[in-house]
Amino acid sequence: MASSHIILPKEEEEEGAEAGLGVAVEADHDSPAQRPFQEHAPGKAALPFSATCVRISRDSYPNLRALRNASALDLHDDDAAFVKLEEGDYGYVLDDVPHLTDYLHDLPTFPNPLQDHPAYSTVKQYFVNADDTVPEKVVVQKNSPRGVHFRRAGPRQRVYFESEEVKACIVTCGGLCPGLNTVIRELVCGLSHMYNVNNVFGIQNGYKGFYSSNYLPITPKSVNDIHKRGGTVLGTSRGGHDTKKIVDNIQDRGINQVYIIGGDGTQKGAYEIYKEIRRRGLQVAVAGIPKTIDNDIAVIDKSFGFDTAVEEAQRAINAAHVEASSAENGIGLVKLMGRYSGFIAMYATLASRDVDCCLIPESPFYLEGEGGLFEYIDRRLKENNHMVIVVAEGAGQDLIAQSIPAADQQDASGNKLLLDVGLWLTHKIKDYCKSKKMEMTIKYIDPTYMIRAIPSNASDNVYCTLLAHSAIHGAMAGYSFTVGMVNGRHAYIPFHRVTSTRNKVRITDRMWARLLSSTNQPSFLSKEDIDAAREADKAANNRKNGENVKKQPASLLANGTNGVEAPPAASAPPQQPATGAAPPSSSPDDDADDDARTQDPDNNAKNEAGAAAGDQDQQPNQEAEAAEKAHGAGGAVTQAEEKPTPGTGASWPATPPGARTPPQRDVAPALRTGDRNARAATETEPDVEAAKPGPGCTTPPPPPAHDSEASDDGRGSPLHQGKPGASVAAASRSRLLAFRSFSRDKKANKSDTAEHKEKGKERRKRFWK
Ligand SMILES: Nc1ncnc2c1ncn2[C@@H]1O[C@H](COP(=O)(O)OP(=O)(O)OP(=O)(O)O)[C@@H](O)[C@H]1O
Ligand SMILES: O=P(O)(O)OC[C@H]1O[C@](O)(CO)[C@@H](O)[C@@H]1O
Repeated sequence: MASSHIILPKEEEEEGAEAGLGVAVEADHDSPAQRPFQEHAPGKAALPFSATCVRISRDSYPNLRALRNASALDLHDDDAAFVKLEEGDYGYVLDDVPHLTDYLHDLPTFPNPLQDHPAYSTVKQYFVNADDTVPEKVVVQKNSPRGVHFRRAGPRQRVYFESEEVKACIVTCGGLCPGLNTVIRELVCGLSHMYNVNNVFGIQNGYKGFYSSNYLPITPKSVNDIHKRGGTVLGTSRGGHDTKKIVDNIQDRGINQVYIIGGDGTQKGAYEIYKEIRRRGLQVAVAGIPKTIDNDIAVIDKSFGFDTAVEEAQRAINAAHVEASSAENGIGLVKLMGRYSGFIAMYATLASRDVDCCLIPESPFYLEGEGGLFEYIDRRLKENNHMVIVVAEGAGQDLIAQSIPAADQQDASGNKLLLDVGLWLTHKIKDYCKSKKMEMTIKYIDPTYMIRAIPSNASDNVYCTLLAHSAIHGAMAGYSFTVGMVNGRHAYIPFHRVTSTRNKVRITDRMWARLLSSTNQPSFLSKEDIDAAREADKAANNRKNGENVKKQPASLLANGTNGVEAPPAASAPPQQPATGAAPPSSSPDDDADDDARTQDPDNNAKNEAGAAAGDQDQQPNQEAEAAEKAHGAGGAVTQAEEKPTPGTGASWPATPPGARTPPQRDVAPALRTGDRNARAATETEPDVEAAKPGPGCTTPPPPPAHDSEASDDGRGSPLHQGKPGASVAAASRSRLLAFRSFSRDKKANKSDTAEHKEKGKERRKRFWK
């Protein structure tokens, strides 16, 4: 059943109300429990879907009108299906992608605290609730001791603060990031132009500016041009967060809206301020606008400035490529930002196509031996005469620490200071080539601060504007929150949600698999990883099988399909690339034990935001989330994983004899290049039909184990040699699968203990409440 729809109104319905309007959003994402058209047109038959319905006036969309007319007049059934146009009681419906709720029927919804706010009337779900409003919101309090006038906020109350009573301030903290000035500008202009608020102050140089500097009055005029400049006109700093002093100053100066722009540290600080404000019962709204060039803030799809950073990184990569390709055995090495998360490096690599190897903190690597970086460099130089390496600043820190003993140093905020991986790697590569008597040239480029200091690009400018406006509307309505785009929708998120975890590249997800297949670099998994994975896999499968036998209803066991036993992992063959999508679980509780992410409120938060689950492919977070949801490790699964786990609510119908069998995907490119990642990526494209296992879903014989061919230094199998050939690809795949199920098993082991389960339950209860 489809659910994103465009409704073309019937002739008679179009006149009047719709006249002059291009597109009127009738209702946004919703759950099955809240069907907009049922509400709006009681008595009429309900639309047969949970819908995003957009009413479109005739004149604005002539092409759709043409479709509709064509359909109404003379389309045959087949053609009508092709254009996906249906006529219904409420007009013409253009069907497109299925909605998340078509798979997950039990998605809960939450009351919408701002449902009558004109800017947000289309959004149905929020993270924040009444607790996150400024206190006394519903109390009539005239002539209060502080001289502030409050009105009762009834159910239709849209704005909490009166324009003239608002005294807002803005602060920027942490490192620089493209877009800071745009957010400042849009906060000032938005407050003034949308709400006629003209009492706005800038706090200078971060948190400490609350108590150590004058507050600067800012006006739309004074910030008019600042978005064209990099950095922050207010100044920023690390350290200096003193909650008590900050709130004392907020209180003394009569500030009642605080806009705080900064990364995860800053948002933690904002949460402390918010808690103190609540403790003191102040009528002050605190709005966080998350900022980090590293894109490592949890829950949100993407942080502002990230796109700009990826784009600017291209210039450095390009330069590295030009230098490398103009020399004999030339190597270009580019260091990009990313303290704990390699998003910039990963996306810059994927965008560039000139990069041969990308190293990020989430994927440990090693230098020597089979499958190591040096071996890969040798090979690439032989093949191509030059290569480009991109390294995120947080990559390989453990390796550097082994060779350069350095005392742990921290910045003023307590963040660990990193050792320069770029410089270290440059020397290591030089030494290696020297020892091999190999002529080479290496050029190391560190564009990190150049990237951070530029103004935001067009798309980030728009994003900054939306974030700023979102923050203004929420604060004016009296809420305290962090703003952010979640699953493509602007959301208000409680502070603790974005600060309790950090967003990281998932190396078992499709995006990393895509990168590996794009660069063709080794995965740097060691033999120990694989051995451990095998052992864990064996244990996991034995345990699972035992449990399954206990839990399987007799009917399932009897039919021999869903109840099929999985062989232990050591001999477990990688399954044919039959699936890319797991069956949806019926309840969050059920999911949780299988998937650590669903146990984590931060990750659940995305679902809570209510999601158009469709095509979020480009979003770093979305990708990981979707893949993780679709299947723990992105789709290529072992038989053990493919079997529905009893008790999870996931039940796949057994395919009747003669029914469609899963299509065999084209794995030829992978086999040709010996690149397991190409296969993994190909196989992970979801195919709901193919996801249903049945009699047609058979298991090929297992590929031979390659451990015996492991090298002396323990660096694993022939996979590391990267030789083309089917056996290499098969072994690669086997290894990847083993590693994935190893990761999953680690999660499973975690969730095995009664205590952990209990904790999970508690957390879920709190979360769903
Ligand atoms: N746990 C915390 N509680 C209160 N304040 C904090 C906390 N962590 C950091 N801060 C404050 O937040 C500010 C910014 O923190 P930090 O330097 O870590 O940058 P950030 O916000 O994480 O941004 P970036 O992504 O650039 O590192 C500092 O003034 C710091 O004192
Ligand atoms: O040198 P600074 O200003 O402390 O900032 C460096 C850090 O800031 C960031 O740009 C953002 O956190 C990191 O990538 C980097 O490690």
